[in-house]
Parts: sequence; structure tokens; C-alpha cells
Amino acid sequence: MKKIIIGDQIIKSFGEGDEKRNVLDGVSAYINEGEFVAVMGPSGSGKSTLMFALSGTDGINGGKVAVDGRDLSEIGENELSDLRRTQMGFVFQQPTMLKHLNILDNIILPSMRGNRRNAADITKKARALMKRVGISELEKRDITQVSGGQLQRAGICRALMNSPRIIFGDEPTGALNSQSAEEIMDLLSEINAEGTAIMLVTHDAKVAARSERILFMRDGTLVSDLKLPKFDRTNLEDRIGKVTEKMRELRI
Ligand SMILES: Nc1ncnc2c1ncn2[C@@H]1O[C@H](COP(=O)(O)OP(=O)(O)OP(=O)(O)O)[C@@H](O)[C@H]1O
Repeated sequence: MKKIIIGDQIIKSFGEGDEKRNVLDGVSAYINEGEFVAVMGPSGSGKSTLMFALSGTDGINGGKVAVDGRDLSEIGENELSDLRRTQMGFVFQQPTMLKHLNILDNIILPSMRGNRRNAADITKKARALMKRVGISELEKRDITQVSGGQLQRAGICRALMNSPRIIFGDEPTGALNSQSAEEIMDLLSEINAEGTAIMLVTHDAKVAARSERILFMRDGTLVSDLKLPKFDRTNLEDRIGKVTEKMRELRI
């Protein structure tokens, strides 16, 4: 199995002098092509920091992160930002969207920057994605005129605009009611089944149970790497049970 991203002994510290603290203290983690990985752990254990390190969003203080075998510390700022834009998509708890733009324009905005495709192609792609996630009729709406679940679907469309190889998500269902959360997870599971790798930070066993591997963090270290069989709707309850049991064992 080809690894897209490899983190080797990552150190990430915050603060200066006596206040200096390793938030990631020698974490080694990888993501395979097309894999669905969840990251769990107590609040403050370093889950989001790991995601930001592996995606090259934030620099690291020690160790190495390589994407497709290329050490990110040896890539210039522009190339790194191109790599992130073309290979990675990001979905957060609350999609950050501009209030004065409608849903469609918010989805296409990041693709308009530094892209060789023309506006008509970009708009066509956005409309196809909106249709796919079931929000076609909302394109002219303001971002304040849609539900949380609809806004998250728009956020997923935006993340998929450049057909990324991997989507990073930080609690993408954290602000949603349980039905919307399940619909968003169905959508992410479908996207993964089509070949896009996913790395999701979550506190929710139901969300993590969709993945095929769970990285458990504690105090800036990786304490367990749990493999689950590939997701299948019929075994979800069983998987949730396995995740919950592991969380109990690790006291998370
Ligand atoms: N920019 C920063 N400056 C200083 N400390 C930071 C910064 N970002 C994160 N931290 C600290 O690093 C630690 C890990 O943060 P991180 O957000 O990775 O944790 P987490 O496991 O994702 O937590 P949560 O589940 O609460 O989101 C926390 O103690 C946090 O306060």
C-alpha cells in the first residue's frame, strides 16, 4: 500500500524558555493512499496539531513530514501552498465562508486563485459537486440562509473542487445535530469509497467507527494505532462497540 503522507518523529512545540512545551513529542504516523484514518484522544492531546503538521499547514520543530516522498522542509513556500491546494482539501467544524458571497461563489472562490482553469469550468465543477451533495437549489442563497448541515455540504464541495487525494477534517460534524452528522458522514464515506483518503479528528466514536484505522493520542504521543475492517453499513454498530471499548481501555 502506497503511503501518501509520512510523519517521522514529529516534534511540535509552543512557547518559549521555561514555558516551552512539546505538543507533539516524537509522533510517527502515516496515511495510505485512499485510506480513512481517524484521530482520537483527550482534549489538548495534540490531534489538531498532528493534522496541521501532516498537512504542511504548520511547520514543525523536529522530525520530518514527507508527502509523496518529498520532505516538506525542503519545499519552498509557493510550492508547498500549490501542493496543499492541488492535493489536499480541508473541512472544519464551522466552514469559514464569506458573508457577502452566496454559497456558489464561496465554493468557487479558492479555486479562482492561481488556477489555470477558466471561470466557466470552475463553475461547472462546483455545480456538479453541489448536485452530488444535494444542495443544487441553494447556490444563490446567503450563507446565513442555509442549515448547518447544508453549509457543511458546501464546505465539502469547496474541499473537493481540486479533486484532492486527501481530505483533512477537524470535527466536521461537531456542530451538527445527529441526523445531519450522519448524513455528512455518509457523504464522507462515499467520497472515501471513490478513492479519496480522509483523515478526521474526532471525539465521537460513531464518526471514528467509519474509519479503517484510528490513531489514539495522549499528551502529544501516539498511544495506539487500531485497525478496523473496511467500513460497511451493516457492521457500524459492531465497529462503534470496538471503538468505545478501546476508548475505555485507553481511558479516553
Ligand atoms: N498556537 C498555539 N499556541 C500555543 N499553544 C497551542 C497552540 N495550538 C495548540 N496549542 C496547545 O497545544 C495542545 C494541543 O492542542 P490541539 O489543538 O492539537 O489539541 P486537540 O487534541 O486537537 O484538542 P481538542 O480536542 O480540544 O480540539 C493544547 O494544549 C493547546 O493549548
